[in-house]
Amino acid sequence: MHGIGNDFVVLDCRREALSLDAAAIARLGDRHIGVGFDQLLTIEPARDAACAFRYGIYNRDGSEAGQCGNGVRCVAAWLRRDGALGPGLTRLQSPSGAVAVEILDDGRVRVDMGVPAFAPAAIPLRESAEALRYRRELGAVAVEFGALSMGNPHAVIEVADTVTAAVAQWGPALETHADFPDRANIGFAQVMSPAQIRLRVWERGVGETLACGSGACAAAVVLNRLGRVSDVVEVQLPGGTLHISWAGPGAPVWMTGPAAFVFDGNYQL
Ligand SMILES: N[C@@H](CCC[C@H](N)C(=O)O)C(=O)O
Repeated sequence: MHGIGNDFVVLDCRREALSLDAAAIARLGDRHIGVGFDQLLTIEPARDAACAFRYGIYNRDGSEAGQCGNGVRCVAAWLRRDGALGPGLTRLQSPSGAVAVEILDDGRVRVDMGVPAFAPAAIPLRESAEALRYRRELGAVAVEFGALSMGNPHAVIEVADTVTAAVAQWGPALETHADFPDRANIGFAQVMSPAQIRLRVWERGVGETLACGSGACAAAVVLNRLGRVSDVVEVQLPGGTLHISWAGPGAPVWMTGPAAFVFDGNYQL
């Protein structure tokens, strides 16, 4: 499946539990010797009684992630195709807590992605106090960024132009910076207008992807707090567009976007 080009292998583990180690996940995710994906998603019975199902998220390098915005839309579409998701909002359990999903009449999926966390310890970012912008030296360059957790760690750098942004240089350098002890996803955001952002994301455990749903939420929130964009924004990523709305601190972030099936198959482990 894919969500605006952020692609997934989705494993239905509702009836049969499956445990794959990091090496097996990385092999399956290899585009040459496996199937290939940005993230592997597993759909499992919920462990939280308030949720209908749980989903697991694994990056192409085998590492586990706490949230995946494009992925949760695909999980919802999968459950709907299977007849397991009714109308209205349904709570699903992600590795970082509950989210709520709803399939709209036009087939897009609306998701309550939860309340963003800004405390450095929650991100986690080694920093003595919370701020709207942080600064780190990456070699000879000083880079300023906003940081938050959307259930997974994000840094967002505002750039003048996403086309010329140093995604492949600053992305891995900040992802693996010692002050992000769990690494981080790095967004490069260009404000087009108060209602429109262009965004490229260097994803933790993957590299640059065509889209990152939690990254779109993170960019909208960081730029909103800086007074650069309004509460409702269109985020244009290389693979397509997401609509994000956020009413401010303490409120959840809502994301709306598509989810697409590519093929069904069996894989011999
Ligand atoms: N593509 C995702 C995010 C996937 C996880 C991320 N790489 C991490 O390690 O936190 C999205 O759409 O949000």
